[in-house]
Amino acid sequence: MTDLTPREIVSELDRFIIGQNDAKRAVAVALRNRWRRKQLSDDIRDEVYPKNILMIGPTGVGKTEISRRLAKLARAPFIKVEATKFTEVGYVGRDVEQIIRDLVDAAIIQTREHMREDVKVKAHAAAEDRVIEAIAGTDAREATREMFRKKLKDGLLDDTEIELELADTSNPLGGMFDIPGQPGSQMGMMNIGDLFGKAMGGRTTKKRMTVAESYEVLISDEADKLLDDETVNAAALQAVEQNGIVFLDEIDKVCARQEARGGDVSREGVQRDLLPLIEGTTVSTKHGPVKTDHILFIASGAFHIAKPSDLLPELQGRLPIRVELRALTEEDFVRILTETDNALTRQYTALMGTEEVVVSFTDDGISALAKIAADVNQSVENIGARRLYTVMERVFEELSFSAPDRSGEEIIVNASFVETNLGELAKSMDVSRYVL
Ligand SMILES: Nc1ncnc2c1ncn2[C@@H]1O[C@H](COP(=O)(O)OP(=O)(O)OP(=O)(O)O)[C@@H](O)[C@H]1O
Repeated sequence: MTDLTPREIVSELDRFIIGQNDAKRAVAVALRNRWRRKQLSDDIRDEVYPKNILMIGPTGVGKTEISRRLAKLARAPFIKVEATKFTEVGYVGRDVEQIIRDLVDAAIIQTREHMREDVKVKAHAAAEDRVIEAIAGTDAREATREMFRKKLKDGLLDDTEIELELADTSNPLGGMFDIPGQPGSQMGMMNIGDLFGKAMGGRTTKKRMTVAESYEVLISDEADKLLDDETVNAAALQAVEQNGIVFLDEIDKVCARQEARGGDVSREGVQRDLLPLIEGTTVSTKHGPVKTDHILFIASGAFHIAKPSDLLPELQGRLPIRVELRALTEEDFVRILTETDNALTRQYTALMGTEEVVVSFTDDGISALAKIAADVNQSVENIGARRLYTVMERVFEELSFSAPDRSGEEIIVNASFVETNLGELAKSMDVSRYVL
């Protein structure tokens, strides 16, 4: 839970997403409303339901990214699912409650991570003791232990090899129950790991490694000891009920209008199935029942053919906040390449930096990349900012391959570099259809 104000939330989102202010404001308010709800007295708190959001906009313009970043900011359990997944052959009437079960699974992993962070200091101390024990032996005198502790802190023992006894988490069945393409959890099968977890309970395994390597391993081993499954699961269920966010993509594809004949029934069926989840119901999961009343749903779709008004009226009512996201322009691409914290230009510079190749971008290089991405989007298919990934990958293809032989070099990505590496390709629509 975060106590950031809507303005602060938007400015955090601004670090990663260019434009799309309406959508940012809507999700910021939704998050703030959760905080507001928490401040209320018990009797009124349960009456306040989240106002779910419908994001309307073409592919690749930031719908998922905004929602995912919001969840990260709020440390909220998050899951993205495609509504159409529930209409595939063989999946008609598929259990939409699985969405909540998958959300719980994601929340358990996330909660464990967060709690691990919280117990890290304790775990760190315990890990130190174990390393000293491994070096000095269990019956070492206090003075000896202190001497090693000091050496350890000074990093003098980093290369010393030790043998450690660790909890064995490997699956003794070697994945023989895995069914390709159909993870157990989705089939509602019992998790094999859980089934045999108890049997594996006390198993340990011996491993040799250096002190430096052992630290990370030991800290996570110790942290796990401090966190029992029940505590983690209870906290995760609570997080799902109070803070969970479900991102329902392609909601427009389950409207009757989308398909003239056949299919309609099952498509509308999906909407009917989804309704109770959004209205609030209790889903049973293997970790306990989950009330969905306060989970935030963000539905999204391009709505090129079907319109929001083609959704079931009840569903429309449950998605009262509508925001439109606009298609991205060449200027947006320039900003995405330069202004965001995770900009691709920064990523490629960092990656090449590991090979001692110094990459820098000039303004005309950035403009050329943005222009090509916008042109290909227009001539082939508009896939939004995703086009930047394919364009960048192609521009860097040669350098990515040869970088280890070029350490010490400086590469300036200017217009002519971009032109040399993909100018010809981008000019041919047939070719760019396949490679960009
Ligand atoms: N406005 C934006 N600013 C910065 N990056 C963006 C923006 N829009 C999209 N991106 C980047 O493009 C990629 C795809 O965006 P995203 O997943 O949000 O698409 P989407 O709108 O949810 O589309 P779809 O409905 O097809 O999933 C992401 O990696 C994201 O970082």
